[in-house]
Amino acid sequence: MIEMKNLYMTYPNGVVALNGINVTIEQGEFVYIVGPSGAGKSTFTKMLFREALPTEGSVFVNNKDIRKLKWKEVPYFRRNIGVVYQDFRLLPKLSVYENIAFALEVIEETPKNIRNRVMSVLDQVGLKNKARFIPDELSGGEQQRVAIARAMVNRPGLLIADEPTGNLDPETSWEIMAILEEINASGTTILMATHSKEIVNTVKKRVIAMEDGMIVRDEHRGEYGYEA
Ligand SMILES: Nc1ncnc2c1ncn2[C@@H]1O[C@H](COP(=O)(O)OP(=O)(O)OP(=O)(O)O)[C@@H](O)[C@H]1O
Repeated sequence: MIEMKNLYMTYPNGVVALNGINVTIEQGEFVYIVGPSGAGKSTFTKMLFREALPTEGSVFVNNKDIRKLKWKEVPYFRRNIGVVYQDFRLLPKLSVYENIAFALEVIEETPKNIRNRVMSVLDQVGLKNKARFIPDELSGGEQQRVAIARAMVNRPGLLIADEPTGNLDPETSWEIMAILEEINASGTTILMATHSKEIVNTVKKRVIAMEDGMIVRDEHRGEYGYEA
């Protein structure tokens, strides 16, 4: 469960990115965050995995107050949150397998568990046969699937996707959406910041619309509502 109360966030350069956010997101929801460029969507998501701290107000993720997390608690806390980005952010010199295993190895899993978990998430995203490839040898859609597999390998309760289809053609974008829906169907909360009017208006979900750091609309099975 995610809860933001009277949340404000000002960057060191004085830009007010979040300007009084109040919202609750239940476990298992699929939520789109929409809004014009600069509205605060990425900053909103950054609050949830302590990539940035609020200036004022509170953020609770699974009843944990992120402001009260001690430094040494942050890595453990982040294991329950997967993040994928528009630009995939895979390690270019590592194979698909290694990119995903890396996320597990840092938490000292056994070799057998690592192999089982990596192959199982690769199977989930339909890329078992490309485990030995390096990112450059994959299409954009395949790279995004690897990034999703990496984000899911620790079985997080929350997956944050910041414009996951931003670099992909429409057909590939639908494939990524199908994977995200499947992940959501297994109980993972999904928060997806997007500029895709077509996706939001086709795959109907809760829509949180932001403008100038504020939530201006929050609708169940909502519309995109902006000119794309
Ligand atoms: N690291 C930073 N330092 C200073 N200002 C920032 C930083 N990151 C974002 N901002 C500013 O904060 C505001 C909100 O940015 P944010 O990236 O959250 O918006 P967004 O809705 O995700 O935009 P986009 O759709 O373009 O990704 C913008 O005015 C942006 O310029």
